[in-house]
Amino acid sequence: MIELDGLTRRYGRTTAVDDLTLTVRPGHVTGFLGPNGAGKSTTLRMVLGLTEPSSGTATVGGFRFRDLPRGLRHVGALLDAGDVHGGRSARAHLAALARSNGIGVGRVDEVLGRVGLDSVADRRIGRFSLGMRQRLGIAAALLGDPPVLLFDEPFNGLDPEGVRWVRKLFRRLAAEGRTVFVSSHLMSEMEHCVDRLVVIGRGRLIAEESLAEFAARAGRPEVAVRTADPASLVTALAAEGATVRSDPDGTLTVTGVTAERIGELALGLRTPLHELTTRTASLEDAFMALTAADVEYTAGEGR
Ligand SMILES: Nc1ncnc2c1ncn2[C@@H]1O[C@H](COP(=O)(O)OP(=O)(O)OP(=O)(O)O)[C@@H](O)[C@H]1O
Repeated sequence: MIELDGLTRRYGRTTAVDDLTLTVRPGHVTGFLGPNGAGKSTTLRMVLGLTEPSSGTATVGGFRFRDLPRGLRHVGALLDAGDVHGGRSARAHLAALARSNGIGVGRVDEVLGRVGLDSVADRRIGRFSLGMRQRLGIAAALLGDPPVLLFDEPFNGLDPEGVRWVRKLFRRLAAEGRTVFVSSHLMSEMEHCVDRLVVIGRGRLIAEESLAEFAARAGRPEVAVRTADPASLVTALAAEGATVRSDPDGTLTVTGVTAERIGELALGLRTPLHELTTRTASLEDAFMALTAADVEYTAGEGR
């Protein structure tokens, strides 16, 4: 479990993280979302004791990270996959980390296998692709078999197969009862693997809820209908209390009744339907709407 209490970090006149209070629970993959510059990395760095809070606290299992001896056994993290010694092999890199954290070197081959790098274990990291470096960073995070895992933008540079593999791994780690906290600025990366969300903007908490609760923000579904006799259908829909918008191409956009009910009404009128499509706003749309006021730079404003 990760607990933030009034966590704040200022850089001069910028408040990067502003009074964050929240709990990240075990057994879930929690997405940590916010636009660029929202304060995600600064928050994760404070959890790991790499950046000092201006005020407030960040604890893991009730302790500040720096008070935990052999930190890798308590928290595993991938912050910057490029931050490794390119001259070493993957195996040597992990073995050095294991030794300095009092972890048996036998774990090295286990985690190399878990992330699929066993066949390149003795190759120099300098020759790894970005995707291989991400996998190596994940292996390092898993080395101490920790109950809490932090990943900062773990999908960066991964191909679609890699993205799918990472999502599955995160779900498995959560199913093992671990706390998995994953930052991203893209909702599309998160919606297939998280079950909880923490959303921040300009350092402040905007939402902390389940994915289902977040999805409810996407608003009521709309049904697009095209029919041979729109006028009669509009009258029937109005009588049902539906809201109908008529587009110039003749499509009706209906809210307040289901597609099934619209089909029944059309059958009652004996009018053929040419289209009947339910549309829900995407989670990406809901995320953009939620964070619109907190985006640092907006394209197309001519500034
Ligand atoms: N060391 C620093 N010195 C000065 N300002 C900083 C420092 N680190 C972060 N900031 C500022 O704090 C704010 C939050 O940055 P942070 O990197 O935590 O955001 P982020 O949500 O991780 O963004 P991104 O998605 O772009 O990585 C930004 O305005 C950034 O410029």
